[in-house]
Formats: sequence, C-alpha cells, structure tokens
Amino acid sequence: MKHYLTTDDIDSVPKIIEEAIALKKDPYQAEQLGKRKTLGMLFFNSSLRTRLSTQKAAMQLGMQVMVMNFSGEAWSLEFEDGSVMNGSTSEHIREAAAVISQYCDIIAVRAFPTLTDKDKDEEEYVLKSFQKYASVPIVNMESATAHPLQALTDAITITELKTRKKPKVVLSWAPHPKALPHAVANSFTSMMQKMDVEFVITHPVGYELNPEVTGDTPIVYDQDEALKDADFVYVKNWSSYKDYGKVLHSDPAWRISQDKMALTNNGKFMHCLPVRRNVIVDDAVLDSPQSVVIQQANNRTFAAQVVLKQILESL
Ligand SMILES: NCCC[C@H](NC(=O)CCC(=O)O)C(=O)O
Ligand SMILES: NC(=O)OP(=O)(O)O
Repeated sequence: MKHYLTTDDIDSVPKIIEEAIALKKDPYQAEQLGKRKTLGMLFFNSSLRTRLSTQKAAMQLGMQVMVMNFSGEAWSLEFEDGSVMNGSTSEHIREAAAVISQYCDIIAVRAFPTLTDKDKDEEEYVLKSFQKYASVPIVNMESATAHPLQALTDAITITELKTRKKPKVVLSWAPHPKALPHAVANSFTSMMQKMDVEFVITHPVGYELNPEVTGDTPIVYDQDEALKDADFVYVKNWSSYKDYGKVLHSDPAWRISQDKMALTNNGKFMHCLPVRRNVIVDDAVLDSPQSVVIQQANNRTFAAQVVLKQILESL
C-alpha cells in the first residue's frame, strides 16, 4: 500500500480483514518492521480513538511516534498557491509538508471539512496538499469526505460478529444538535459496498448522501422498515449534503431506542464514537449487550496497524 486516503486504497478487503484479525491475535508479530521508522500524526481537529489507537498500532510495529496539533500549536498553514501571505497564515503547506517529510517516514493527517465550502471540502484540499508536497506516504485519519480507518474497523467488527453468511447491515441517520461531516457515513457506505452484506441506508428526506457515494445502495426513508431483520445497526448523524452542511431538523423520532432495536434480528448496535447519549441513542441500548461500540473502538488499533504494516512493507 502506498497511501491510505480512502477505502479504494485497499487491494483486497477480505485479505486485509484477515490480516488485521491475525494482528489482533498476535499484536507484536511484526514489531521489527517499524524499527527506526517514525510516524508523524498531525491533527487539525480533536480526537480520542484515532490518536490513541493509531499511536498504539505504530508502537506495536516498533515505530516511533510524533504528534502535533495544528489547532493552536503549529503555525497556521496557507494552502493557496501564489497567495500574498500578509494575513493570518504564517507558513505555506509547500514548506511544512516538505520539512515534516524529512522527520517522518509516514505522515497521518486529520482534517475535517469546512461544511460551508462544498467545493473545497470535496477537493480534500488539506489531505491532497499534504499528498502533493510531502515525499512520504500519507494516511487519512478522517478528512473532509472520508474516514477509511474507521470503515476498516467497522468491516473487521462485522466480520468478527456476523452470525450468517450475508448479514443485513443498516446505516441509520440519527439526530444531533450540531452540523456533522459526511466522512464516516461515506466511508462506511463504500466499505459495505465492497463486502458480502445486504446493505441499506435509512435517513429522513433531505439527508441524502453524495449520490456518487451511495450509487446503487437502496435508501429506505422509513426507519422502522429499514431496521427489520437487521444484524447490524450502524448509527451516525450527518448534516445535509444537498443543502450543504445544514442541520435541516433533528427529529428525536430517529433516536435509536430499545423499541427500534426490537425490530432487528437481535441486531448489534454500532457507532464510531464519540456518541451523544439520549440524543443519538438511548442509554438502555448503549448499555445493553446489543451494543458493540467498545469492541468496535478496540478494533481501531488493528485497522491502523494493518494499514501501517502494509505501508511499511512497501517502503
Ligand atoms: N471521528 C469520529 C466522528 C467525528 C465527528 N464527530 C463529531 O464531531 C461529534 C462532535 C460532538 O458530538 O460534539 C464526525 O461526525 O465526523
Ligand atoms: N471514531 C473516531 O474517529 O474517534 P475520534 O474522533 O475520537 O478519533
């Protein structure tokens, strides 16, 4: 693997899942691979799981890790070419990416969307600028439109927990007070399209994801109908894509309750976390055995580890 920017950078989904599960069984099997190699993790946004699990994954491969927060700590970066930098930005991505490449063998970046400038977000201008001006592989730790480490985690978790060959997986929108990105839902959708599952998306009218991402995936506007017989209920809020970045409404009827889970085939509740209790999902569901969010978060380590391993092997 050269870079990990989207789920399309995976050669074979079944093989990478198998390799991740093998790493979970024996996390130090490749601890020499990353010796004297450095991972630089750059954060433009907050994180708990991605930061800790990716660092842990790198350490289990024998790597050294450096972390830098760009919100408030690093110089504020300019991404426009030819700009006269007499405003608030202090350093151009051209120098920053080239300099960091001298210190790091792999650079991982988290940069959420603006949710106001659709074109800029879809260009992935932060991630793609790092890719353009860095001379080392780039790993996406959640960008404007994609969260492929999360999607790989979710694929591993579904593979571990499925009880029938072709499980039914439902991606359900749920309410949230803030405007949230599409990245998790996009990458989850792309990953499910690559897996042997019956995949359905449910959300209120107006919350359609980018049609280029959803493609042929069925969209069911009746949540109860969609949840029927589901083996996995993957819950996430996102803002409107059509009315870009807007919260159209946050209908509490879409919150996941025990009554809704009762419609499923003893379905597992999944969420990438962090989750707003009693807004997205009731305590009773999150605290029930049907919730697998903690196991899911544990798998973040092995998703990151298999990606870093495949990149290290290609260096
Ligand atoms: N990395 C996982 C999710 C990150 C982000 N969630 C958030 O910003 C939630 C913040 C809050 O609940 O205040 C998202 O939806 O893409
Ligand atoms: N799921 C996830 O990416 O969590 P963090 O935002 O805490 O990294």
